[in-house]
Amino acid sequence: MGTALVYDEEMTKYKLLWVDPACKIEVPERLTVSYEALVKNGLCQRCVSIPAREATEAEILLVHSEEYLEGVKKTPYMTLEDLKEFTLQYGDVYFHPNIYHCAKLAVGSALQLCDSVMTGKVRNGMALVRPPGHHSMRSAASGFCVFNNVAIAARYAKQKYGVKRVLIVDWDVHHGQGVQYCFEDDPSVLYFSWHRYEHQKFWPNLRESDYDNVGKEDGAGFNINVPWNKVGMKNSDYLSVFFHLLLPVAYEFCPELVLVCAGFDSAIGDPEGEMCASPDIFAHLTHLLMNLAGGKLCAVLEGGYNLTSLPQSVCQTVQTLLGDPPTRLSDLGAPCESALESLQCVRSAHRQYWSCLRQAAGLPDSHVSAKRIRSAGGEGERTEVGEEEKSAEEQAWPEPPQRVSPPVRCALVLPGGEAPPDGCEQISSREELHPLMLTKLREHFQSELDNCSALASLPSLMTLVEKMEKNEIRNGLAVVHSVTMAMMCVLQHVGDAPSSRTLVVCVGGGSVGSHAREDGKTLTVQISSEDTEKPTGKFYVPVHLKKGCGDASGFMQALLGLLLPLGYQYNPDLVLLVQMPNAGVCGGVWQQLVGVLQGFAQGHVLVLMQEGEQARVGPTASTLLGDPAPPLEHPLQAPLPEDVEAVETLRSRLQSDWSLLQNTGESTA
Ligand SMILES: CC(O)(O)CCCCCNCCCN
Ligand SMILES: [Zn+2]
Repeated sequence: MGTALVYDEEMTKYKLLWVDPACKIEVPERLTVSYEALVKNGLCQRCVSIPAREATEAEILLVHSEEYLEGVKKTPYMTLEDLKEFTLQYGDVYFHPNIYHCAKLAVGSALQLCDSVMTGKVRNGMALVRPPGHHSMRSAASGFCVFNNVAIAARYAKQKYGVKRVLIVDWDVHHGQGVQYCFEDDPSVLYFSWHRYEHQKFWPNLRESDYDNVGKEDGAGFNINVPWNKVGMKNSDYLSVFFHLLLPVAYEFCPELVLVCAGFDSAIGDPEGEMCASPDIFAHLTHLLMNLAGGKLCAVLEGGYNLTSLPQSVCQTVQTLLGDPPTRLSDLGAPCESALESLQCVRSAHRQYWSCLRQAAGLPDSHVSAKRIRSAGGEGERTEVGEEEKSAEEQAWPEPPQRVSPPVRCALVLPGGEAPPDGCEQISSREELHPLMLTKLREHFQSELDNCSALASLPSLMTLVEKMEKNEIRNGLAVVHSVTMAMMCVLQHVGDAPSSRTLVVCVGGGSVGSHAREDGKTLTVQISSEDTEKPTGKFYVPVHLKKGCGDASGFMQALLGLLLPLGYQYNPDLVLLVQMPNAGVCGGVWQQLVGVLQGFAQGHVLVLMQEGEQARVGPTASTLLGDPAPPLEHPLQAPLPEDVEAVETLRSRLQSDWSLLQNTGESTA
């Protein structure tokens, strides 16, 4: 299934007709440069083009009041003076004779996108619209917004398709107060927003944009505000909030549809956000949301005012929606102190609503008092002087690298005779194993080697690895006689390369062999129900879950809160995912793992399975081919206290080596 793109150049046909410094950044070129970049990068042509349409009045009234709509309806016939007069009643927004038409097209575009995804015409998509929507309220325009495009789309999806749970992720750098007001008492819509706040000093300067506004009445817990109290937030700050807050809650919420208020003023260079995250971060934010809701994701443009970073960010988002591998993010550092304090405050405020945020019993439930944050705001902050002095517009950043998709997406090595699932290429090679490899294997696997079939698939496996290294193949799956033998082969082969880094994910118990050395060429994370005798080290992380991989919530907690931060910081060239014999991992979680791990190493994921696990080949191959993993069962049970404790203990022990594991501010240390 494809990716929809909704765009209509009619939405470029309104602009500011008078002097207003607050509004001059909202220009028609925002849309044209974004669309042209999609065309230039050959992305527009790969999308399913869906026409925009005007929203009906009934659709607008899903969120807005009659009197507000009646007022806006009059603006096409207003003189310039009347337009100015009409505008004065609202904040940081302007009207134009054609803006009502464009605002109806913006809503209609979001609804067209919704229809295309909900009817299965496409898997996901993006609507390039203006005016934006997330600030507009029931009876008021605000912040360049006239109608609340995404809020209307959420109500529309619930009404027309009976969607029971909608997740709205608002990565725009401003707080979408309009969305918050719309759903704050509604437990069927989970609204998540991060936003520049600076302790209420930043627009729209609302007390209710702070982290303690968790929603009201039945909606308590379903409104999540992450205030950025400093500018200059970077990729690691954004990813930390995804790993330690948004993703665990999103998986527990188990949405049937994901809507993104895709504002790109949170990217570097934007005069509003003054943040330092690179445009390719949106490739990863999108990727990390794509396995929710069975992949049903609608991104609707909100803000973004730097005409260089905006198109780059839009292309990064659409390219990921199309299934291209995200770029590798290099040198992810520690989240900054201010971000950690905000993250900790939000987690504390929401702990009572989400079992995934429950602290392990006994660990200090750290209440960082707001006062302490205000005082702590100063120290421990980023001290790079250079960036601070440059204005947003003077910031420079590298063009995001090309994201090439290898000619073959998925290749398989299967035991003799089996036909590969559709879309996969099969690899079988007759070559002999390299004698040095044989010697190495004899050292470790004397007994197994007597069984001649033990070696059968290894030459093909080596061919698969070589093709991956040459980027002829993106990912692969091998069903072998012995996964530990195959693992040793692969690591022996890739280990010869001078600076290779392989993330080894072992699902299930059993010895992972001596390869897990401490030289940094491999980082092994083993998730199982067994207590492994091998001690935890910087490059060997045994995650002991009481019910092992059979418990979805424990597993997801380890995946999101441990494995993802470790993997992103390690930044491997290859991911080796090994299903150990009798791992007992439940299907849904396995597919989530296969899906999420493709965000690393430009998608070079190699899955090893033992003969006899053939049942898993089909679903694994479909996820490797880019099909979204099916949603986990809802509701996700609460993780076992022992598992919470286990993950928490590992996290706090490893966070000095791997700073992306941090999720609390120092000020409570
Ligand atoms: C969609 C959006 O969230 O990007 C709209 C942002 C409105 C900002 C209003 N204040 C602008 C002050 C100018 N320095
Ligand atoms: Zn914004």
